[in-house]
Amino acid sequence: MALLLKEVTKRFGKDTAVDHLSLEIPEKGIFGFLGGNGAGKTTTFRMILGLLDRTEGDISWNGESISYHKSHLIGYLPEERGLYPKLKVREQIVYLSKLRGMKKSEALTALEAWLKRFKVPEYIDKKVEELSKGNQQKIQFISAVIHRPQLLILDEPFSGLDPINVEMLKEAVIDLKEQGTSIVFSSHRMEHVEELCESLCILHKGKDVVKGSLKEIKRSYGKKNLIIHADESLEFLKNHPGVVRYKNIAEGCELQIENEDISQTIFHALQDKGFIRRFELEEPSLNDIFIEKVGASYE
Ligand SMILES: Nc1ncnc2c1ncn2[C@@H]1O[C@H](COP(=O)(O)OP(=O)(O)OP(=O)(O)O)[C@@H](O)[C@H]1O
Repeated sequence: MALLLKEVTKRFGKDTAVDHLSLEIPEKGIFGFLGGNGAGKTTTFRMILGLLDRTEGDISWNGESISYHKSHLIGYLPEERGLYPKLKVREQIVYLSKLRGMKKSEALTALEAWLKRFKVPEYIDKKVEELSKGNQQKIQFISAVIHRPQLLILDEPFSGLDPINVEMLKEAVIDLKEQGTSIVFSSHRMEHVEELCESLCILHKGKDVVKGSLKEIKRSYGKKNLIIHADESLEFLKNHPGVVRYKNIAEGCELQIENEDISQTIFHALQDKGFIRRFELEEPSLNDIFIEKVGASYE
């Protein structure tokens, strides 16, 4: 296991921000860290990086303790972006790269390649304060990955980006994973985690309420979603045994059912009900799971 957290706890006075959190974050994959506001995500990241002392517990990376200051193996995109507004992108990235052990020429080559990839090569000689927030974020992302870290921690990497830039950044994250980087990222957006992560943890009030592989989490949840498109009203299904939630949608309804077998009894109940155009059983969404475990939606 690459990154291991054992019973990690952080207290601020009497308040517990992270409560006996244990995680195994596999090597060379993308791990999603979900939780509502104040759940303890950033505090956990800061402890992993050694920027904040933990009250209890152990954190190790490939069996050794890690420290942000001595490690050039880690890349970090903080939630509060921290670029120097008056510096030009070139000066800024070269300075940060040198701190992580890169030569100037090496840093410039990598910077030019990243700017080209993000379709903003002309930003190299712009001051950070001259860039829009979304574009500053691209620069901040470059500063987190330029030295090709083994472990990359991204705190809300997609917030504030337009859909095109979200896609661009997602592709970059996937490429880095394929090149062997271990990536941990936090997000309030379930669909991003569903799309990118093999495994995840949902944090609530500092405790893990769900953790494991995405597939396993969905499978073991038990409940399924059933989408039905029909020409007639399906409202009678609201009272069908095993239907947990009923929602009208444009062409029919979307149901949450207790388990897969209920779909069979519904199928029979529909047989004399006119033309059914769609009958599809789906895995629950992460949002469904989150709502049940935490009691509120992110969105
Ligand atoms: N330096 C600090 N002093 C006191 N309390 C703190 C400090 N840093 C964080 N906290 C508290 O710890 C808890 C967890 O905060 P944290 O920033 O880790 O949450 P988060 O999951 O990252 O939230 P968000 O999604 O809103 O960024 C919160 O109750 C917060 O108020």
